[in-house]
Amino acid sequence: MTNPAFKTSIATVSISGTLDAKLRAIADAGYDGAEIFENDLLSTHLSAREIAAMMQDLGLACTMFQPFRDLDGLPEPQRARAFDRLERKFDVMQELGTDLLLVCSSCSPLADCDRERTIADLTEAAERAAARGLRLGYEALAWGRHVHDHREAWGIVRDADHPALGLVLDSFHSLSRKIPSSSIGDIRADKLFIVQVADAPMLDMDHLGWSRHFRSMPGQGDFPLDDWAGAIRKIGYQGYWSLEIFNDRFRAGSASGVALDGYRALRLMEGGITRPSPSAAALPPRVKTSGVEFIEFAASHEEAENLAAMLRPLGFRPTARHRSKDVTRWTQGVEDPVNIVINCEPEGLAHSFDVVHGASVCALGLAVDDVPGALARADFLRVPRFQQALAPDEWPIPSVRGVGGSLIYFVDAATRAAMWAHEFPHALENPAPGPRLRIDHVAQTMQYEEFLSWLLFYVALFDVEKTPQLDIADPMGLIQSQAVENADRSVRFTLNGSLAAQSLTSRFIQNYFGAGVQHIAFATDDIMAVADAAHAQGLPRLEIPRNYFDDLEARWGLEPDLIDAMAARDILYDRDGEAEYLQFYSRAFARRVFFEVVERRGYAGYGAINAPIRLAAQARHKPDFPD
Ligand SMILES: O=C(O)c1ccc(O)c(O)c1
Ligand SMILES: [Mg+2]
Repeated sequence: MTNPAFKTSIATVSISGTLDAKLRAIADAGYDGAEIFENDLLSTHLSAREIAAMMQDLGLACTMFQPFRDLDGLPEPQRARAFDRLERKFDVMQELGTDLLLVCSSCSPLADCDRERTIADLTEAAERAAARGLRLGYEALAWGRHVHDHREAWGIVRDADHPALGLVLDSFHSLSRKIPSSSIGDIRADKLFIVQVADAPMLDMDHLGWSRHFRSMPGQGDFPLDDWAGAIRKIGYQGYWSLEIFNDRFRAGSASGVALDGYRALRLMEGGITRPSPSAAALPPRVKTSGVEFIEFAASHEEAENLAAMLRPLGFRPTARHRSKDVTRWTQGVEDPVNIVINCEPEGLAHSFDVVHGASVCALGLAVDDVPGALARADFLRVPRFQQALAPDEWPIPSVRGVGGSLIYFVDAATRAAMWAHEFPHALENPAPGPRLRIDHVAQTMQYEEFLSWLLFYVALFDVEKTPQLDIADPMGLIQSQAVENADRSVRFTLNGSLAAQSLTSRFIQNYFGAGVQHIAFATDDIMAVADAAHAQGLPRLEIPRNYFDDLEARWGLEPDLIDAMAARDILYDRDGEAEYLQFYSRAFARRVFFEVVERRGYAGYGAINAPIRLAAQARHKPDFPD
């Protein structure tokens, strides 16, 4: 899938493990090349020649050796020592088989701030490199002592005017300093030796700490990378796009997982992260979704009965049975109903899921307009497809692996009615009357370390946007939360990750043995009626303390009758301008999955302000909670 116009590379510092494991993971993920980070070389038993041989076997170009620090502006004798050290690194590069060395702008307190000195030193270094057939790329570190802006670094490279001296652009250094990407237009493409790519969250902190700990993959952070990459393309740059991600979270993860995420992120950036790039037309587009067509639970018969006891009070009925399998279609509403599928098959993926996790969501079906296009996008991003043997005459619904090994089915939006009729021909009960529900959002819980990976999965595969990241207080720790949503908000996922071992999120992961769906929210236009009907039919509700409602009354000046009506039904409330949000929760099913019902009156969020109240209420049901 190599695109000659978009060559991919990654710095070995970006991923965990030993150098040989890193290189294998980088090659497996599909990159064209890798930058060798000096520390990885220093800490391996492999010689530079052995690394070169290994990279050649793996089909990886060695795109750069880096970094070389504190070269320019030094007084003697430090200057002579720096140039000796440089020659030694040239030896290493020749063995490694790369001709490019990254030279960082100096951070040395000894360095002279004289621009002419910098130019003279870099010119001499370039002359020495050229004598050995090598090149130097000069990079302005955001915390460089005198040079910390790519415009300044470019001016130095341009004026030095040596063929072996070029520029390295690193999105982190430029975008963390908010340097306008239009300034890249002044740079000559033949002088831009390599570009390094990283995203990051917008933080208000020192550049060094921000860069070393918070860099992330394109699409995971907040940097305007489309503008930056667009400006680089516009000058005619033809070289490598090389990820350089310093991040402790990634270094704690698996080498292959992080390498693959990086590859996906570069592919995402190639096509445009928030708007299509000029190359996007030639690439499989992001998958357009038009709704959550079904949610599939894996369950034993006994668990299925417990689940049924929660679904019935919400107005769901088992309306049809699968043509050949022990699978039931539960629906709510008549026209275009909400679909929940309960799979009790004694074999196959659903069964394995039930064995590992207990009754839980094993698959989601998303309605998409273009199923072959969706599969092409998944292949392009190297998202693994899942295939299970089809029974004769079974309707094929292609799927890929999602969070926690669950599946995402691509349901053809045009033929979904025919699909249901074909797959579930045996009618059971009639649908129940009552207020209609829709699927509002699906909340997935995961380890903190996996959070950014799944965020990237959604934004790269689907035509969705991410909301700002929130930190939510749990009685036992902090939870990170972020949503991805399609344009008409017919598909919304909320992702939650926790660092604290005892938070509800972490307990979910422990009880469940992995990441998965923690709750499903349904939307209604009449939450009071849904709450009353659910209560009358025995839905166990999450109880909310009276103090909460007293505070609501004080905060928003709501009518006492409304407050009482909400309190009687355990309905939480939020407001954003004129927009209002009402929400209530069920108790957890099998101590894992719970349901939420929401009424949105023009409100776009998820009631984050109420999450600590909800989490505390849930924590009270934990056997050893001191309350
Ligand atoms: O943090 C650093 O030291 C460092 C080193 C090399 C780079 O290319 C860079 O962007 C940062
Ligand atoms: Mg860099």
